[in-house]
Amino acid sequence: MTSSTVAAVTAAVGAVMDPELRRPLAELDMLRTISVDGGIARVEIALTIVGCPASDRIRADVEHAASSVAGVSDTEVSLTVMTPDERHALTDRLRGGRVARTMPFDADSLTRVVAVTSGKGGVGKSTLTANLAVALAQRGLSVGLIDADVHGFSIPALLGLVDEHGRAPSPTRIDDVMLPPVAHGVKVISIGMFLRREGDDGVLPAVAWRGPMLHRTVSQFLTDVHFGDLDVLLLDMPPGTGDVAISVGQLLPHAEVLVVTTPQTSASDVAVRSGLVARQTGQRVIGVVENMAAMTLPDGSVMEVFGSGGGAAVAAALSVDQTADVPLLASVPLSPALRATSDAGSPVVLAVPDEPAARAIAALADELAGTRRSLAGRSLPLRTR
Ligand SMILES: Nc1ncnc2c1ncn2[C@@H]1O[C@H](COP(=O)(O)OP(=O)(O)OP(=O)(O)O)[C@@H](O)[C@H]1O
Repeated sequence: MTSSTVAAVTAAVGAVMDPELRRPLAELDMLRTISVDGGIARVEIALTIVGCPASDRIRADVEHAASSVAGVSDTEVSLTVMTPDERHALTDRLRGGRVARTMPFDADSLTRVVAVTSGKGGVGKSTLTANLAVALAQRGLSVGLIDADVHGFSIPALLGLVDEHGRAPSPTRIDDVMLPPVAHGVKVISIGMFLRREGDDGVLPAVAWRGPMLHRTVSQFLTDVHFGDLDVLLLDMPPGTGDVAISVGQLLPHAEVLVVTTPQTSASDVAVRSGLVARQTGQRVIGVVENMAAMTLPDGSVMEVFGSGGGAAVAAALSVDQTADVPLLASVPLSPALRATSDAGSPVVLAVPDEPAARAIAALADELAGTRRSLAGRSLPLRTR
């Protein structure tokens, strides 16, 4: 067979994307010997680790790519594993020259970091964060989501990342690099991916950690998880102003903050406090989202289960003594569809995009995607001659 057929197979196979690393196999140095003999392509691929969970998918994609080359009638794929040195070179390349265990999301990073916080629990912060992440990914942005609500994690289930037993997938590890599972185009990491039940029907162990462990967990999510080049990193914060809020404030002082509240004043008072604490660490409150707002019933009447005005009140309180007002960015109505799709792990912005709650979240995503973060405090890539 001509060398041009081998070259064509090499190009086709090299362009296959690694489903976890989301880069072409050639770029990841995973191609080994490739030959074509009597119309049969023989392709050897070096996987990153033994038992790589993506191996079946890689094999199938490589087979398909090689078989689509003119002159190839059949493909035989053999899978080997990288040597420790090869793997080391790969993880170095993934870090893009960054020293191991350093945080890529510093003040000079091009990734916009947005922490979604609330004063009270149960106001719908995680539900909104999950849907906002998916809506931003739908808009073509590269999106990461850290479930920083370590004690009350819920993001894997909200994004449909759990199996019928409620198990979330474990992130693949390549040496000290963790690859985040991807749901609906969003790269996700959560403590729920590291906990294991005893048996299929067992209960997940509770996370009962104090501050230092919580700090270490959030810090590891930020340093050891390979998110790649992100446009936006969202953090689903635990409610209130506790240990994780303080840790995130220390680790990401340049982060922007979205404050979620309900229209109820008891929720809005405490939401103001969470915004003020974030601001004390240097973070900037970019807006308020009111959730569980008035819903319109089929007969046209409007039901305000949680009253009204909480979102505007929080925005007004957080605007006091500021050079620019903190806006009320969205008001998401109470929505049985949002509740049901969340329980089903199928984000409402995808499942029922015409639902008023989905439209409100989509508008919020448009607003965020269309605005840029403040350059204040960032060193700009300018040089004097
Ligand atoms: N707009 C809405 N309409 C109807 N139900 C909603 C809405 N927003 C959230 N919910 C439901 O409210 C409940 C609480 O939501 P969620 O878990 O997102 O709150 P949370 O603020 O993240 O809570 P916590 O921080 O305590 O984990 C969930 O059952 C969710 O499905």
